[in-house]
Amino acid sequence: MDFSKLQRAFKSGENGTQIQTSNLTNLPSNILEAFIPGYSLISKVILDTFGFDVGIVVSVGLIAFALLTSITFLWSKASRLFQKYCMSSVFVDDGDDLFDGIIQWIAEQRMAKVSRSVKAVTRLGTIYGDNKVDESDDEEALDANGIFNFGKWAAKLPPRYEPYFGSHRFWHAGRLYVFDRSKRERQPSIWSSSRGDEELIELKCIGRSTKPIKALLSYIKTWSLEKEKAMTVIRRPAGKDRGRGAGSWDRVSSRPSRPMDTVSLDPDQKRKVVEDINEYLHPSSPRWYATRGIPYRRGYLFHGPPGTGKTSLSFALAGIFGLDIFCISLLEPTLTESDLNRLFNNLPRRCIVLLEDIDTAGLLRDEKSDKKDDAADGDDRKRGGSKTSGQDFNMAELTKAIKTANRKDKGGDDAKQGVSLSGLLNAIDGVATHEGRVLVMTTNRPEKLDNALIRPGRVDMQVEFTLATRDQIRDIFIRMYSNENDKPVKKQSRFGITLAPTSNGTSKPSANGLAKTPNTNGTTTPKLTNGFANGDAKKPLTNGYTPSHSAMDQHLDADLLRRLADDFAREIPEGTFSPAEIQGFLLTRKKEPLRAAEEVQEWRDAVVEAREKKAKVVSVQ
Ligand SMILES: Nc1ncnc2c1ncn2[C@@H]1O[C@H](COP(=O)(O)OP(=O)(O)OP(=O)(O)O)[C@@H](O)[C@H]1O
Repeated sequence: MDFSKLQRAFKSGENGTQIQTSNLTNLPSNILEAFIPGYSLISKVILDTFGFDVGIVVSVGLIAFALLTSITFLWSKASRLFQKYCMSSVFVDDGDDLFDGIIQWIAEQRMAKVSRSVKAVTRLGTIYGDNKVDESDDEEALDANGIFNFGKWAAKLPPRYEPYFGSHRFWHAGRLYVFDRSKRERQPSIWSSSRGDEELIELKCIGRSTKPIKALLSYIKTWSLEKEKAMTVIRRPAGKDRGRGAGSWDRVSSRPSRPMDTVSLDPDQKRKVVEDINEYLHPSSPRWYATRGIPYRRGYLFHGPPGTGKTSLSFALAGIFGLDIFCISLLEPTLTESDLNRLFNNLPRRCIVLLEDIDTAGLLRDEKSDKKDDAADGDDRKRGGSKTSGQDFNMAELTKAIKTANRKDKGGDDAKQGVSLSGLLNAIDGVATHEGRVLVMTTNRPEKLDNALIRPGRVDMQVEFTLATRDQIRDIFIRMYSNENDKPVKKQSRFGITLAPTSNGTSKPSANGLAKTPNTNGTTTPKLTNGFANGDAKKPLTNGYTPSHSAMDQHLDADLLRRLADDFAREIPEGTFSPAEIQGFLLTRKKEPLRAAEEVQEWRDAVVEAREKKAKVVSVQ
């Protein structure tokens, strides 16, 4: 802009010669010259050629622009004041569980559907996501030879459309809301110095109370829970580079809840665990524990050989009680004791914390735990037992040496990474530790665990998992080939537990789907009866099938399937194979029960022979 010209224009305006002659739509040409260099010349040429004074148009344009700018300014000022004094808002940041729920809910609202500016999100990370594909599309994803093509299948996944950054208005229950999505720089906190962007949602409504927004949020929460009713959400510690800092949890995935009847275990054992957890989670239990001065915590140790169902049972329990699973790996090299404490403190009111393979966690031995162990060893010696063998001690020393070397590699002695036994014990039952969680620790070698870790109060119930029994083998076979499993999961049967009949002979479902009987502590315990698939498969059946077959997809009626399962189970010695091994064998004959029954002897012998030779490869798969 030519300021000297503008100055001249104003000067001429000041001495009253030109301004007096202009009206509002005809600004002095030297003012316009200041804004548009060469204006006088151009306007003169247009005037001479067409006889049209372009000054009027330009002046009107400039005035309109000025008006628009001031209206916009006033509008934004007024709306800011209106928002400040007449609107309420609630903020939700992307670290919160509600964030995803709100985005998903908003994406299904009309506003997101009709909006002309939306964000498309493709969720290929989860096969159970909210992007449902029509089942008929499954067939289309196969090529002429019946080979599945993931690219073809994935192309059918519709993206989810959600509102992008900015303000969006929507109506809900007769009220107008504003959804505001923005990004801001994350401020470094005491937990984390890393910066980065975080997303923020602001929900606003007219009025000086946040009540309607809170009601909307609880509506959205119920909506999300309802949607995920049959899903188990899995969480892991958030990476430190995520910006939210150590001690926060990330939602890794959600998967359909594992029905309890898909875990083959001694029915009594299974029932005891379910009853115990149900008793513990009962709403009146916290008060019961508090009045007796007992910390409101419950721990379980699932031990047994690999592939016997420890993790599976943990997931099935999460499914029954509608709890999220929080998995912590103590082998994570960057995990420190203070991270672990924060993770335990950041747990929700009810959840399952899963510490897998606790024996291989390679807990650091620190002075404190060494002293504790020495004392415990002393106690054991006094009692005539020997808790730690020389070999274990050497292993621990070795682990310590390796961890120390690792720490040195990562930047010095004071890196303080790794978790010691005392650090773990502090996290499990420290003063500040969160109450209400169900802690499940799994191990293949319970004898390696420190007594301090599994003492009552830390581990309240131990569940032993064994290599497959005959009932389990039969059960796994039936489950693999039963057509029942292909039907959609029924609400109650997903628990694998049938309700106990009430006095009038009917099954009365309670709020949590379990029938209750009063118990000693004044709370109520569910009375459970098992409804496992093998419940009636115990009577010996005679072989009545014709083993000649070639076709895939052999569908057998229930009676024949049971007889076949019985014969199959007879071929496998009890306590020799893990359920995972049997499942693995059956999976390679997933639609051919007759072939499985025919080939089981050959497979069994091959596995036994390979074991004798300590070979890892089995000739028959
Ligand atoms: N008791 C069981 N009932 C049904 N399925 C089982 C059982 N045990 C193992 N499986 C199957 O074997 C696989 C491995 O099971 P899982 O991970 O639960 O074993 P685990 O005992 O936790 O093993 P690890 O000690 O190696 O972690 C799963 O696919 C599961 O379905």
